[in-house]
Amino acid sequence: MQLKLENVQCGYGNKKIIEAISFTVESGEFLCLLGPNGVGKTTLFKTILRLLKLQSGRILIDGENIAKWTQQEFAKKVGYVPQAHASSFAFRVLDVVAMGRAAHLGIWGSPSKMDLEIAEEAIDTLSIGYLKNSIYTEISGGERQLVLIARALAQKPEFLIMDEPTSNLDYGNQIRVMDYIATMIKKSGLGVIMTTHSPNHALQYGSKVAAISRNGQFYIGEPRDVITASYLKETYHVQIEILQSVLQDGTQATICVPLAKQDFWSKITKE
Ligand SMILES: Nc1ncnc2c1ncn2[C@@H]1O[C@H](COP(=O)(O)OP(=O)(O)OP(=O)(O)O)[C@@H](O)[C@H]1O
Repeated sequence: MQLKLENVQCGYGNKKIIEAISFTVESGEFLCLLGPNGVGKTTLFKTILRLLKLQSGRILIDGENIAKWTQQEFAKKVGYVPQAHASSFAFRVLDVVAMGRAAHLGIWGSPSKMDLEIAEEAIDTLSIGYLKNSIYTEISGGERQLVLIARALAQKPEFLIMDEPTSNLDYGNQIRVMDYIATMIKKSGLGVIMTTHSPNHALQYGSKVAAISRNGQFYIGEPRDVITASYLKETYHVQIEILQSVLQDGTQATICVPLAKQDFWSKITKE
């Protein structure tokens, strides 16, 4: 599958947030989208998902303009993991995950035994079986994030759009989720666009990186070409060093390390 954005402009009413973005993502690619807070990443996602009206431009899936697609047609192809949110609906976790099957049911259809099995499989994949019968409103923010990822996996989409899926996860779960997504991309040709505030995630897992800067400029390319010390300094106003390292298994890794003031605490103690 190919998702193509052509000169997409989006925003709220007449308020323009993103101007004239164009890029293409194919099955089997992992596009990481970086950008400072408030630059418009979620707005772009909501526009691709048709929750917001496109101000101008076109969005195509396999060459077809999706403007006229039904929500069900779209949901069969594209899954969405929103930023973890507190829902006011006290559903059981298994039911929330089974909602991912909605696009595959008829209008009045309720989940079949097979749909529930697929939901349970997604729950097991993320090792959250212990939450199956918990109430969604009574679990932690990180647990909710894992449930939303399981819901998107149960949807079995060809393409996945993920809005900061690891932001509430503990260190181990961040790595497990990123590894799992990367494996799905390699094994089943899933295509993924993910926003992240971690340049290291983008460097380590992204096959492409797109970055929106504060002045609205848009860059896309190989992770190491886009995530440079100057981009990070310009965007986040902090000093960051980019290191090349050879890992224990012999693979090359590029990592970002913030230049924290090493003597920060000693200075404070002395003052
Ligand atoms: N419903 C809305 N109506 C008007 N403006 C909005 C609305 N929602 C968000 N905005 C504005 O749109 C801009 C982009 O917001 P958006 O949530 O897309 O940013 P983001 O890049 O995803 O940020 P973050 O990294 O903090 O999640 C912000 O200036 C925000 O104030």
